[in-house]
Amino acid sequence: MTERTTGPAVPHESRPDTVVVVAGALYDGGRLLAARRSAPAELAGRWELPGGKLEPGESPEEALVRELREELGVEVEPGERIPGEWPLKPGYVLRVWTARLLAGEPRPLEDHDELRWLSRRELDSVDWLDQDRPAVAEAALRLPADPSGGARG
Ligand SMILES: Nc1nc2c([nH]c(=O)n2[C@H]2C[C@H](O)[C@@H](COP(=O)(O)OP(=O)(O)OP(=O)(O)O)O2)c(=O)[nH]1
Repeated sequence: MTERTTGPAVPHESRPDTVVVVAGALYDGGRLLAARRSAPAELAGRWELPGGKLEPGESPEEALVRELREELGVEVEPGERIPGEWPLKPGYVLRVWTARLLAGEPRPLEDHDELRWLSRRELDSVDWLDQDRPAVAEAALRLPADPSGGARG
């Protein structure tokens, strides 16, 4: 991990040294994939949208495909960016893309110890990281209608 210096409080979009964390809103029918972090200690047990840090030279979509392959063992196709950008901690922002599962069944291979597919009415059943809640709310707005009729209310 690199030690980062903090500068004056300017909007994060304009900070060239901001670390971008790219996460996926992965949908399966009317459900969204949630992942429970296993590390670091201060985040362990809390739920997030899976993803990770953008590496130099990578596009966000490339980073998302790489991260979900490493963390979940799946191949995904990135879709649209969910508008918005959410601060995670000083110098880090979260950006979210929708994603479609192309191959594989997600497994918690790295960084997570449990995965859950949540229908709209189950979204509040896990303890999301506070900083993820607005992103999850946006992702929920894009949940496809559940073909099984499971999403009531
Ligand atoms: N992936 C992800 N990280 C998040 C979310 N919310 C949140 O606060 N974080 C934090 C956790 C980490 O401090 C940082 C992302 O790091 P990471 O550990 O997932 O990324 P990475 O795979 O590239 O990291 P590394 O293990 O290679 O260092 O952002 C989220 O929704 N998704």
